[in-house]
Amino acid sequence: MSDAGASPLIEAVIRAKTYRRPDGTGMEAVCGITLALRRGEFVCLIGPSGCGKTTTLRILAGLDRAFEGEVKPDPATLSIGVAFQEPRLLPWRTVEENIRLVLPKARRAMDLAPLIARFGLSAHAARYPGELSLGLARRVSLARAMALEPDLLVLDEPFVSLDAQAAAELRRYVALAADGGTSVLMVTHNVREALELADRVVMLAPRPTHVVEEVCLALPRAMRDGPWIEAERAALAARFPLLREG
Ligand SMILES: Nc1ncnc2c1ncn2[C@@H]1O[C@H](COP(=O)(O)OP(=O)(O)OP(=O)(O)O)[C@@H](O)[C@H]1O
Repeated sequence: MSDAGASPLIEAVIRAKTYRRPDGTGMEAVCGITLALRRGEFVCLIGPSGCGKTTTLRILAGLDRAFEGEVKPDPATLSIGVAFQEPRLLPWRTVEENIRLVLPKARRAMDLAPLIARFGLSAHAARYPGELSLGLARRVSLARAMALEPDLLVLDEPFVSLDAQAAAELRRYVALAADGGTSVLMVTHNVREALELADRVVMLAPRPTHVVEEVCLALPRAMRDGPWIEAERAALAARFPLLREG
């Protein structure tokens, strides 16, 4: 659960982020985001397609430093696990080897069986990425990020392109990671999945993006059912017409 009142794990002020187009002109992606994550908090960034969600996430994770503003503390001083849409597994390494490779040297020889079992991967540990479905590969990518015992887990559209069953399964594992106390920052354009998982959703405007509103979801994750999610979604859609298709 979130640790209200405590100092944030990480906070970012992004005054501006401008990409350079091939013709040399600037394209402003972000024009004013202030975002703080508390320890143990699950925050979802929701916004329309192309608004600047991934850009914001990459800045918070310390993967992009070319912006106006600051992130405190420096992301390099935190342990941050990242799982991208594309699982980015080494095809010539087994599932277990892919997970082991990200560990710092001192922990490289640790027994990974408990982690692999926790993420339902025991039967797949010796398989190669090419033998896995996209849902399983994303789960390996999530387990790999969690192997770092991160302060912050960063997820970019983890459920996109999965069928409903695979997406629901992966959502359970993301909830499992969050229930263990890891802070999570997840980007999505899917309002329902944000409402199923997050303690707080941050609504973003179309590009160049800024924060439109933050919505706290007090009901514990385990108590959220279909009707509750649908009622919250309808209420949000009424206030944010751009999200209606989500
Ligand atoms: N490296 C880059 N160079 C130039 N433009 C970029 C770059 N990365 C992103 N953009 C542009 O910046 C804008 C914001 O991109 P970003 O990926 O952050 O949006 P998003 O909200 O995550 O998009 P989506 O909903 O499609 O995942 C988009 O118009 C995108 O085309």
